[in-house]
Amino acid sequence: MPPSIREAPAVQPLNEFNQALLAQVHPIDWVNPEPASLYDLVVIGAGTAGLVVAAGAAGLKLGLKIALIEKSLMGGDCLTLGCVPSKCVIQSSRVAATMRDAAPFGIHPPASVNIDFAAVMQRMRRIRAEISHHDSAKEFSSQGIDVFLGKAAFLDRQTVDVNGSHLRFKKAVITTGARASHPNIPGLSDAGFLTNETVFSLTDRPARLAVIGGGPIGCELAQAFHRLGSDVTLLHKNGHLLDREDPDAASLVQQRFLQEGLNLLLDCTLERVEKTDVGKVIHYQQQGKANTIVVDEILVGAGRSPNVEGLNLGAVGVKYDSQHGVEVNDYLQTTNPRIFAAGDICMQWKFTHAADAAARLVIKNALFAPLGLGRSKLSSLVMPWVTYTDPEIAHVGLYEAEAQAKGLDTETIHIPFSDVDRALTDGETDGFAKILLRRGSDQILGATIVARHAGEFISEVTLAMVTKKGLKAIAQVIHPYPTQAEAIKKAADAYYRQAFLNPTTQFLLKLVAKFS
Ligand SMILES: Cc1cc2nc3c(=O)[nH]c(=O)nc-3n(C[C@H](O)[C@H](O)[C@H](O)COP(=O)(O)OP(=O)(O)OC[C@H]3O[C@@H](n4cnc5c(N)ncnc54)[C@H](O)[C@@H]3O)c2cc1C
Ligand SMILES: NC(=O)c1ccc[n+]([C@@H]2O[C@H](COP(=O)([O-])OP(=O)(O)OC[C@H]3O[C@@H](n4cnc5c(N)ncnc54)[C@H](O)[C@@H]3O)[C@@H](O)[C@H]2O)c1
Repeated sequence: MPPSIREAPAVQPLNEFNQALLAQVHPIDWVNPEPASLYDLVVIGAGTAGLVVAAGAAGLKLGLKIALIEKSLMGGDCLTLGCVPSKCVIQSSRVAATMRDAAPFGIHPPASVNIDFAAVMQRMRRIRAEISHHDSAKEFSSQGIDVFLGKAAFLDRQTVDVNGSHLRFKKAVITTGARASHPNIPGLSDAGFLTNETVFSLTDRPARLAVIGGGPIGCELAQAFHRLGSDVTLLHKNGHLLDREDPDAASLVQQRFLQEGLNLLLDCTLERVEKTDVGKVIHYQQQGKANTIVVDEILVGAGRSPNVEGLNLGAVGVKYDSQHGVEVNDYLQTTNPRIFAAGDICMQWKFTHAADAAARLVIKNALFAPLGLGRSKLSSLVMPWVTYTDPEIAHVGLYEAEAQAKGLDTETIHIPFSDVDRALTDGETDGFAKILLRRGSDQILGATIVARHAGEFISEVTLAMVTKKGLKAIAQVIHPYPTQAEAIKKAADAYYRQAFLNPTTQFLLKLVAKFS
């Protein structure tokens, strides 16, 4: 197939690392296979969800015929435009911040920390290229999967078209993901703006950067760019950042942003943008007052739009809308029972691990549930997530407000990191572990951890929830001293003391001790 009829790869500059990446995930000399006469499964979109469906089904070695179609870069957002590049840039920014904030540790940093932005981005491109072999076209092909590079669309209820090749299927899976929503702000398109699709192609640091949107993308990247030396203004339409998170957690991160000198414009409405000789001028309203800021670049992180266009979903009876994506039931089945969906195209949980977990359900529900027997539900998953600001916010299960709205009687155990020895030795006391329990029991309903590496220890709580163990079980687990994960153990100990040490048990213990 001539490369010209594939979607243009989004990565720039075309240096050695990006060429190495493309050679893996969009090889220019790739020749699509001759389609099989009938596929058990045709998977549209080779991001996390699509890769996991295809590899999982092929890995069973049952001789299933599987086709995987990708219009752009295999690996999807996570590898090239999302998790991997953002976490690389965030890590460089943490190093810069650690150097700048070294004085309290007795280490005196130089008068100015010299940040080589181009080298930061080059490191990211190198690591991204190093990781890319996991998602490569050759690798998936070697697993017996027919890999097609090209844009897919349904032709009819049995057939998918990829640039003229017709793939007949028994079952199909839509895993086409989502892209950055473009806010409808007059002048923004003409002035030009970055999204996650273009920001990782920068080679020069924007001196003045406006970030639109105070969700995970906006917050992670605003802090990172600020630490890397951009003068960042974060514009958010609501009253505080990360407004879907636990309010105490979000407020702690917001305080840190203010301490670090990020310019936060909250409760603000963007009116228009114009490009002038001095930069891009953003006109906004805040508390009824009109104001402007002038910046060199604008980064938009204002939510996601599902990739539903051009798939011809109407022709195959798959309901969708352009805001929420493909409609699925709890078994990830679309309104056409032979077509399933997974990942950002259909789910509220827009995370790589959520796409992965949903893909595993699709394999089971689409291929191994005759007459619908033995299917698994998306709603049965316990889904954690982490926002990689510094400190990080890690969460699993219910928030306090959600539990209240469900009418549950709850109590919260709160351990500040100022009580955790390792957080003190590390100088990382800004944070807490909050565990939400059903009142009168040790059943964990949810947890939020705010800490520099909160994401590294939320899984202990998730494990307890998945295996239906309560805080009592965690109280029995010996946690090495000193670790920050001891915060969880301290929460368990606090529960134990509160639940078991009452005047009666104390009296009985005293008695037992007397005769021991
Ligand atoms: C900046 C950023 C940072 C992120 N950080 C994290 C993080 O730290 N942790 C985390 O868990 N999540 C993170 N995410 C979210 C994560 O990237 C997504 O949830 C995940 O990639 C979703 O996977 P998916 O397979 O559903 O979709 P995608 O990764 O979007 O893959 C869909 C694929 O389908 C292809 N496609 C679309 N239409 C067609 C078509 N018609 N024919 C053929 N192919 C098609 C696309 O080209 C794409 O490759 C981040 C996202 C962004 C933007
Ligand atoms: N660490 C992670 O797991 C991670 C990191 C990044 C992204 N993601 C995923 O990607 C998805 C998208 O992230 P996101 O941050 O773009 O979306 P989001 O919807 O979570 O947050 C965007 C925020 O921008 C605000 N906003 C929208 N339009 C605005 C405007 N015109 N002016 C000012 N503010 C505006 C919204 O009110 C919202 O709070 C998330 O759902 C998340 O699941 C995950």
